[in-house]
Amino acid sequence: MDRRHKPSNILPPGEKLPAATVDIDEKRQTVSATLPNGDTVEVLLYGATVTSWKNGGGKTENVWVSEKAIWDGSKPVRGGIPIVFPNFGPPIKDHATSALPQHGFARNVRWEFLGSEKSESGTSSVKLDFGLYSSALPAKFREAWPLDFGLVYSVTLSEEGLRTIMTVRNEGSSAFEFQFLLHTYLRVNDISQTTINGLGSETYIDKVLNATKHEQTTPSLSITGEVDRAYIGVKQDTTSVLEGGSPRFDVIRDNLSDTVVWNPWIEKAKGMGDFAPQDGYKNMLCVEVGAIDGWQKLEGGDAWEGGQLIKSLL
Ligand SMILES: O=P(O)(O)OC[C@H]1O[C@@H](O)[C@H](O)[C@@H](O)[C@@H]1O
Repeated sequence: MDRRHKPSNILPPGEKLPAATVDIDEKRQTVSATLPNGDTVEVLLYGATVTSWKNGGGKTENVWVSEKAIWDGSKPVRGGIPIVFPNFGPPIKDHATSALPQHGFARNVRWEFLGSEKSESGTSSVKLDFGLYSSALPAKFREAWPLDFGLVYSVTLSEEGLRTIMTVRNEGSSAFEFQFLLHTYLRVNDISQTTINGLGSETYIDKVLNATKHEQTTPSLSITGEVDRAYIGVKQDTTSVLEGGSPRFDVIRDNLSDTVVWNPWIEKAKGMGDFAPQDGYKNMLCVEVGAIDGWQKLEGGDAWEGGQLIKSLL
């Protein structure tokens, strides 16, 4: 049989697509997956933090992780994709989350690996599921937020990209409120050549300018200094990151309406003990999809889902 013209997803009878592999590293406390084409993802159980995602057959790293990131769970990982839940930013007064730390507790606790699912038809993909339940929370967080919840976080690696989806379930009988965000540190070659499309004409809260409200007047955003903006109710689902004018990433929101753009730049980077190298701000850009405008209200017994698909365009 002449196989030269065979579409990649149609196999002769009896022939199976090579499967993805999943490895659990007890020592490093990580779960990693590798596709037959060599693309990989690694998730640290602490925080269910994606700490590496490589495409191009495993050659192109897409997330930035600080050389001084703390991996033992005593501090959230500086880099990768930390999960922000159930509050974004510093806790506010007079709210059920007011005794929680900045960005909540999900990035500070060990998650359980629930298992994996591999697709062996069509193009190959692998889904890793992680769970966090109120009953397993350390006492300090359980006391600060004594609500019954279950979180399932699915990290799916495919040839299309990396999909990270959260399901929040209210296991109690009365409603609770939460915010959620994926604090993705994208790796870029040179921040001075990096631009962001998809946020033109959108309204943002500028934390660098005393949390004042502004509208982005240009279609494209360049990063030339510290940036810490929360774009609220973004119309377009895709935020694109370009390098030297060429597409580098598409970040596609799923049931999330907000996006934070963050780069600490020189002084703020120096002020973070776990940020290294000091000029690492030149190689990272946080594009953080989330639901952070006000609160998501979830009735007892109900579930909510939201997340992102990131495509690496190299
Ligand atoms: O140092 P942390 O807690 O990881 O937060 C990093 C940044 O996270 C961003 O999401 C916030 O908008 C910034 O204000 C904050 O500085």
